[in-house]
Amino acid sequence: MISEFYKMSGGGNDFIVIDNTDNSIPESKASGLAEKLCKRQLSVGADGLILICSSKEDDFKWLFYNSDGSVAEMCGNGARCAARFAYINGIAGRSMTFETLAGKIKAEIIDDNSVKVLMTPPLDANFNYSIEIDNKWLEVSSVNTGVPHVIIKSENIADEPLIETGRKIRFHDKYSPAGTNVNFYEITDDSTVAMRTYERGVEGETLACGTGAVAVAITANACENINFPVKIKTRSGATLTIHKQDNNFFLEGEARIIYQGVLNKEAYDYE
Ligand SMILES: N[C@H](CCC[C@H](N)C(=O)O)C(=O)O
Repeated sequence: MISEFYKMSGGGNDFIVIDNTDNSIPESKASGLAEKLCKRQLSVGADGLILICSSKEDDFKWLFYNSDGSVAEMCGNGARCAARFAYINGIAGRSMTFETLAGKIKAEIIDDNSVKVLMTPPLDANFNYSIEIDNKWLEVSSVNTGVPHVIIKSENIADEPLIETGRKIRFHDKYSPAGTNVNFYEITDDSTVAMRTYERGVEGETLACGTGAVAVAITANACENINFPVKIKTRSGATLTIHKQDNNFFLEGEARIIYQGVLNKEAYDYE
């Protein structure tokens, strides 16, 4: 069914990227394929699968799947990787637009180390409210930056029980049925924060989250006067930069090609 793929990393969030402009992977098979290929140890392993498909209106359309096979409307780190993939494979020029379920995304190849993405307008921002977790009240904020995010300020993100608390918020009634991603952030200085993310659809911690970084930057600016451009230190130690121009938010950062590979049938044909 398929053979060649790229393994890419956007700040530690890793993806399998496949040129599907020939439609060799039917959309009906994509979710199951994502689940199989993203399994670490049993297959290639990744946080998500990105299929680059042809588009009548834009340079391309993408289909994005989390590692559990669920579809996500948008992925900031994945968008940078998709843009770099499209550019080096002649599918798009240095400036491009592509279709996602969250809307049209503009991306620009800055240089070999950096891609800049114009994010979709943030929606449903709600700052400093409380939710009940295990009979205790927790102060949170939330905003949709292409996908839903809850954001929590922490004095020390390393000490946060991210998986335990993240999972409870991800499945909290307030955010059902779609659920949400959960981010903890810690202020480093007046324009730098460090963050950790529990990601919906990965159902665990990822080493970076692009839409989460934008959600954290918007919240830290609104609630803590953190200045744009906001520098975000990811769990992997990479830096993502969030720019604000008028009411537009841009996510800038690396989109690394780890390796190119050829899939053996056993990469997805296993129990
Ligand atoms: N797991 C997310 C989608 C990917 C977001 C993240 N990887 C990013 O870089 O924005 C969700 O289902 O909402």
